[in-house]
Amino acid sequence: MTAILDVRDLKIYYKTPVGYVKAVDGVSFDVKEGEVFGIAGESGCGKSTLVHSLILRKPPMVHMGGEALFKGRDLMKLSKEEERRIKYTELSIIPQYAMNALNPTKKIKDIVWDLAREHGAEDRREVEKLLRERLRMVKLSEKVADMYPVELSGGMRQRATMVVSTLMNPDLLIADEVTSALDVTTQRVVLELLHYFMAEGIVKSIIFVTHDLALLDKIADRVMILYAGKVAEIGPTEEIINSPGHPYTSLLLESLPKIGVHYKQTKLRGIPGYPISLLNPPSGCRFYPRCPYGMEICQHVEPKLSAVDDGHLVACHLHGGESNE
Ligand SMILES: Nc1ncnc2c1ncn2[C@@H]1O[C@H](COP(=O)(O)OP(=O)(O)OP(=O)(O)O)[C@@H](O)[C@H]1O
Repeated sequence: MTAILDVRDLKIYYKTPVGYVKAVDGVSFDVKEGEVFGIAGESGCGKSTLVHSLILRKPPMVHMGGEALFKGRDLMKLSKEEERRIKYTELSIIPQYAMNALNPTKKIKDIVWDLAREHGAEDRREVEKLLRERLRMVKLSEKVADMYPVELSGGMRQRATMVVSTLMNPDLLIADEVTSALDVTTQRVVLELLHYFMAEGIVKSIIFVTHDLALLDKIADRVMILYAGKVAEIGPTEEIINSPGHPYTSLLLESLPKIGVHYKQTKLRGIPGYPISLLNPPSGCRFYPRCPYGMEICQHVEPKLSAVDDGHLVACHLHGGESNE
């Protein structure tokens, strides 16, 4: 499968009065055409920074190095005009707070027309026809087109936002924590819709960002686990879930609630300790202070991503001990 996005050694920092926060610090991965690529990790590991940097970098976010080739073009080198042009049409994002993402002062059809016109559409009737078609596709009434976002329930607004984000058939759709504020039933609907957008060829590939590994089991073909701005592990979802290679992934999986377990009697295990500060990260493995298997080498030498199986890469000295230095 060809890669639609090829990210190499990407570094995205935040400039603050006390120094740079190294939120994304040398991250490499690719997203293939036709796949759902999951990105997971605890709050603060850099998931949102990573995906937002692909679409729109604004201060205090700074690109410090590396590239992100999207269909051959480096997203880090696009002009503001090129950035504006590819957004929605080639690369689109459903933001974290999708329910509140739509302009409350405009009807859905006006929001969509503004966007379409900005991208060169001339025939308002055609755009509205497509909008009504897509609303029906996601099981919303066509009348939603004539409504203001505030007139819609949370779940309806979520779906309307998904329609707006995908109206121009972007090749790559980024879904950033789109399910985190939703109840289980609405979560399922959102996942079904994303599958549907792929099956109908409306989008070619999806990056699905979540802190919930259990959700990735339902949607992602491959998963990347981030820890403190670095890749801990990448591989096929089934392998990551069933035979994780990185101690952090194992602990993340253990911290998930399991069906049939009574949590008043059995304590749900969280990951001990806290993520390190990204202002002054230590040399060596960033997970070392919380790792139950920490060794001498982990304190000083940063582990390099190395293959433990076909397409399954882990950055941990327990697997090989190769280093970046
Ligand atoms: N504007 C900012 N200025 C400085 N630091 C920031 C800024 N935004 C985020 N950060 C820091 O960058 C790091 C990565 O944050 P980011 O929001 O990307 O993580 P995340 O994994 O998406 O977390 P969440 O799931 O809570 O959104 C964190 O340490 C965060 O405190």
